[in-house]
Amino acid sequence: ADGKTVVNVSLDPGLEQGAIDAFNARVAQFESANPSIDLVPREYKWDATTFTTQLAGGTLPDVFTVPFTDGRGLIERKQIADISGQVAGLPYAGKFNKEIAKAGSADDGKMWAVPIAAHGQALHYNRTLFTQAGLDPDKPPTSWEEIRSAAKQISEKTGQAGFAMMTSGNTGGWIATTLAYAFGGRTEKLEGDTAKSTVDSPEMVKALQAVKAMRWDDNSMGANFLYEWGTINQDFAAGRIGMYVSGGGNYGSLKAQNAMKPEDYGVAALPLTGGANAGVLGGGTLAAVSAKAEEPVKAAAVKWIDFYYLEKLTNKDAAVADAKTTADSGQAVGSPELPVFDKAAFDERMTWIAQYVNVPVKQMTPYTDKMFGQPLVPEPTRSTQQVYALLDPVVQSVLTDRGADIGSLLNGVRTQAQALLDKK
Ligand SMILES: OC[C@H]1O[C@H](O[C@H]2O[C@H](CO)[C@@H](O)[C@H](O)[C@H]2O)[C@H](O)[C@@H](O)[C@@H]1O
Repeated sequence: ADGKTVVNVSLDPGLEQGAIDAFNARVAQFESANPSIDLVPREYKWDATTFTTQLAGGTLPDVFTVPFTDGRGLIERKQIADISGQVAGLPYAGKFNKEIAKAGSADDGKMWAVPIAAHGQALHYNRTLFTQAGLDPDKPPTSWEEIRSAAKQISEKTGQAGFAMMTSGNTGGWIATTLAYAFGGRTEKLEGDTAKSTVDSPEMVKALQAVKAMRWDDNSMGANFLYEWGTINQDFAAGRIGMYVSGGGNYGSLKAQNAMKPEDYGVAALPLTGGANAGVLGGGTLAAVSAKAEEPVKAAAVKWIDFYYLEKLTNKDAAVADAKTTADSGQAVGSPELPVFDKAAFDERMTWIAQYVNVPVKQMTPYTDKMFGQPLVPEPTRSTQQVYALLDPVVQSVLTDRGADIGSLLNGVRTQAQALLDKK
């Protein structure tokens, strides 16, 4: 268009008008600072069930996001553009948290996909349902026994699901893995170059037994057993779910996509049990550029990644511009994400944007008071999403079949998971 470099950029689907306005305002600010670039927003959200087809069909936007789990594979197979040259020129290129940087880097350390967000898993809860059930919303559960009893009380007193769980599009595996970590287990054991699947660990069994007890002994998990990330957010924001597990920074999406009422919202640290090995599963998001992108598009795409996702984390003027635009559109500023750089940069940014923070900060303290003290453990590294996919039907069986034999289901998954791990 008019000799401009056209770049398709990702816009989350199903946004509230305020969130669309905030995005469009940032696009206009970018285009005014970069008159030779024309940004074209395209609705896109990474989804395990559609991503592979979009990638193979070449239908992804020029700039798109993927979870940390997908970065290394996409780089190894050269299915995303090598933007490492442009990324190396960014002022903060060498400052990423080393562990987080690995998710988007090739074996030689060159960064092809840029970490833009990180999270630890957390327990989201509906304060209004807690109150209606006679529970104290300022004292959310701190153990799995308390989650179970709160879930039972919520479902008995309010008729809503006390505790709900994602089960489809790999999210069942993601959350099952989160619970296994919280119970002290892991789903893979790395030994040098080889990996052993431990999806059937005693801790995974215990975690799924806890879920089974809520479902079948207490009937406290509602009636929808086919949730994924977007639909569980939707039902939670609509007041149909008392508690669920997902990334700690979710409030921003809940507000932008599901018009979450701030007064309903609470988030707490995920209870850990099972001793020293228990951990909080951590993950995050990478921004990548289509392998089809020509050099000028690649250069413009990295400028957008810098402007929209990252500059605001390290540069005061950019942080303020982003926070002001977002807050002016009625969208969330200050959701508890984890740093992609270091804690000092994170804390400094919070001071820059303090006047724009509009999330219910006090209601988040059961999580924020603990989020830097909990042991954060990265997601499994080998065939991660494929193993999650294998676990989905196990979680679904636990929730739909009273007689589901957790041990034997997991044993079957271990054999298939091991075959995947052996391929690498
Ligand atoms: O589909 C399961 C996958 O989802 C994760 O990402 C999603 O949750 C994040 C935390 O709430 C959120 O920030 C992101 O936008 C969502 O797409 C996760 O990172 C994946 O590894 C996981 O398998």
